Amino acid sequence: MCDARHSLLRIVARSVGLLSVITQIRPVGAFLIYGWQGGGRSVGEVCIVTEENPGASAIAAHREEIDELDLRIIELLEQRSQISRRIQSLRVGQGGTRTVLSREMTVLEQYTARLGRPGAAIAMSVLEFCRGVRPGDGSRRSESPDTPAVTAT
Ligand SMILES: O=C(O)C(=O)C[C@]1(C(=O)O)C=C[C@@H](O)C=C1
Repeated sequence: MCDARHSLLRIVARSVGLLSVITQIRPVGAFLIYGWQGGGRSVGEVCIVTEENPGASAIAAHREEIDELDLRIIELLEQRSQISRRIQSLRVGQGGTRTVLSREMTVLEQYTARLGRPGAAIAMSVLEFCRGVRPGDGSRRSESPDTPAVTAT
């Protein structure tokens, strides 16, 4: 009887392994319900316990992809901001304005053409992040206080 139980457990273990390979499920456990029927033959039923949401691992993998993309976007924004500030400093150094509305319109159009309405909001945020000042309000994010914030024409 002990032998029969062990061989049944082995079959169950194999079945669970096989099932998980075939169906890509991740068993977190398996119940074995078994008994005996006439002639000493065992009958068994396997109840496989899987993750609550079998798609959870796929979602986690895609989230990793998104995290990597977000990191790249953040790095690009930092890079863009550095270049933008360099341009602004050069312009201010030449007696010009810190911001140039016509150029901002061109940037805005590029985002909108490609991304539609949400593109406009993204462009505005990108510009705000890069210029450090909002046209008209003179506020600044991190520029030195002795540099006047000049609104473009
Ligand atoms: O292209 C410029 O002239 C910039 O100063 C860069 C930039 C930008 O970040 O895109 C920033 C401020 C200006 O108002 C316009 C555009």
